[in-house]
Amino acid sequence: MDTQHFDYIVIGGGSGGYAAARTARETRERVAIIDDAEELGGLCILKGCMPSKTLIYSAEVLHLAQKGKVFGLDIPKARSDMPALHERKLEIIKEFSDYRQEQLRSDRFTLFRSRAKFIDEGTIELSDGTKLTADHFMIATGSKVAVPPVEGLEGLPCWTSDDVLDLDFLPEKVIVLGGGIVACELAQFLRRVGAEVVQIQRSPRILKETSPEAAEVVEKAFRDEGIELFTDTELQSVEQAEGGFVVRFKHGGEEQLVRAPYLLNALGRRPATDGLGLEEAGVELRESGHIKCDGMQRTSNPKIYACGDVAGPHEIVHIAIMQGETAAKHATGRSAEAVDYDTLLGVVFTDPQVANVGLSEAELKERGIDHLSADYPFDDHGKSILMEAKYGYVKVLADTKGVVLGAECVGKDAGELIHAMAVAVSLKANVRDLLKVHWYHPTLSEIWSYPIEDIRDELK
Ligand SMILES: Cc1cc2nc3c(=O)[nH]c(=O)nc-3n(C[C@H](O)[C@H](O)[C@H](O)COP(=O)(O)OP(=O)(O)OC[C@H]3O[C@@H](n4cnc5c(N)ncnc54)[C@H](O)[C@@H]3O)c2cc1C
Ligand SMILES: NC(=O)c1ccc[n+]([C@@H]2O[C@H](COP(=O)([O-])OP(=O)(O)OC[C@H]3O[C@@H](n4cnc5c(N)ncnc54)[C@H](O)[C@@H]3O)[C@@H](O)[C@H]2O)c1
Repeated sequence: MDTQHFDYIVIGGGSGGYAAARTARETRERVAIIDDAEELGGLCILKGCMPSKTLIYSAEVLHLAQKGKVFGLDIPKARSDMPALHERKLEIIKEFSDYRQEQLRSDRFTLFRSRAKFIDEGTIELSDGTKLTADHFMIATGSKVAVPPVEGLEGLPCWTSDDVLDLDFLPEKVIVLGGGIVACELAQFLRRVGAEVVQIQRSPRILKETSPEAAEVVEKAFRDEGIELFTDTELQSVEQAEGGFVVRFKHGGEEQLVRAPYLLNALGRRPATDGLGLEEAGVELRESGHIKCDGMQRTSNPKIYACGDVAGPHEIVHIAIMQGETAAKHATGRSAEAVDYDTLLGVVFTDPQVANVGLSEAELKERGIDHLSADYPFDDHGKSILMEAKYGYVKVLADTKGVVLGAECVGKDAGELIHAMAVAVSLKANVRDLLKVHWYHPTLSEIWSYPIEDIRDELK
């Protein structure tokens, strides 16, 4: 069989891989994409960001409707209609995935529907034995659900996020293992559509990547909504039993046992590197299992790059895209900038949402950076009071000259609100400049002006 040569080959047509392919195609003619998925489109569109946020938004509307009385409304029987919710999700996702598939199948690229593996430092072999070579390669194979070493978990027919995002019925009770972003977003979704939810988290706080103050607000909201949340636990075993699943864990020095017909494993994801022939390709891994990359996303083999979940260090879709663009520009000889993680933006779509940008207070302390900080609660802010959105706060962190280094927002629509501070952090704005902004009244956004003023007042 002949070997085919390309300018650029991408393995994985998800968000990162497509961004790399499209960027390489701007200046190169022969660009190939290899993807073995039954359905093309990648995690974000098919089983990640878009389906989860579609369902979470419906659950938020339902939650508000159920609180109708608080707003002076008489909405007698607001409840979920799971088949309809599922149908709406399918329709919305189909639109996004049809568009992405059209892009991948366009004659701008050569698309191979196959599994890919490296057989040496510059050759890929497809499942049918076809061999492909290229000037440069991109590995963008994403991540897979992890099965950590919990007794009984391996091979257990429990749910993953894929199953929850495809539910067309209302489960009566679900045990959610984990307290990361997936666990929290989906636990609240399940609770809001009407399921009984028990959530079990190992660390003392859920969302351990965020500040303890932020996690505390979300924990309170979860308990207020009726999620039975256990933190600081030690999972001992999981098993299938009559009528569902049994989970045993230690909590507060005592053995606990919970039972439910459904169990969700949300204990994390791992980079999808299995069977890629990375050793043959001379591509090294970090201890975390992610592919080791430099700032240009180049691996230990200079012809091969990696981006997205398989590369880390953050499994966030816009990071996958930025990394893919940087890598493809670098490979095709254009100027490229390394992704700046000091201005990182992250959003957790619980309600209240948790949003962070730039350096956190813990990171500033760790780096020994002198800083000023000020915060303001939503329960003392006009617009949030009238919206009954009183959980949470905003917090701004600035250096001693007033340059904004980071911000945190926990509250309704925090994922939208944080973008004002994302601009400030990325453009290195000073709080004095930010006070020249027209902060409209009454909006949620104007809440930022209070901590900004406080920091300005502290400046010498
Ligand atoms: C439930 C959930 C919700 C999420 N919500 C958000 C959110 O709200 N916001 C956010 O920013 N991020 C979110 N994420 C994370 C986000 O979806 C990922 O970070 C992002 O989609 C990763 O993109 P990627 O290009 O790295 O990988 P993917 O999109 O997973 O693409 C990898 C592709 O590689 C293919 N592939 C793998 N191995 C091979 C091989 N050997 N040969 C050929 N093809 C192969 C796969 O078929 C797949 O199409 C969420 C994740 C989950 C699980
Ligand atoms: N809104 C968003 O941007 C969004 C939404 C969903 C997912 N994501 C991304 O997807 C990635 C995966 O998210 P995730 O929530 O699946 O993973 P995660 O790694 O964030 O969370 C896994 C959780 O499982 C717990 N855990 C792991 N092993 C355990 C054990 N043996 N016993 C008890 N607890 C254990 C961890 O303590 C952690 O709380 C994240 O990195 C995130 O960035 C992003």
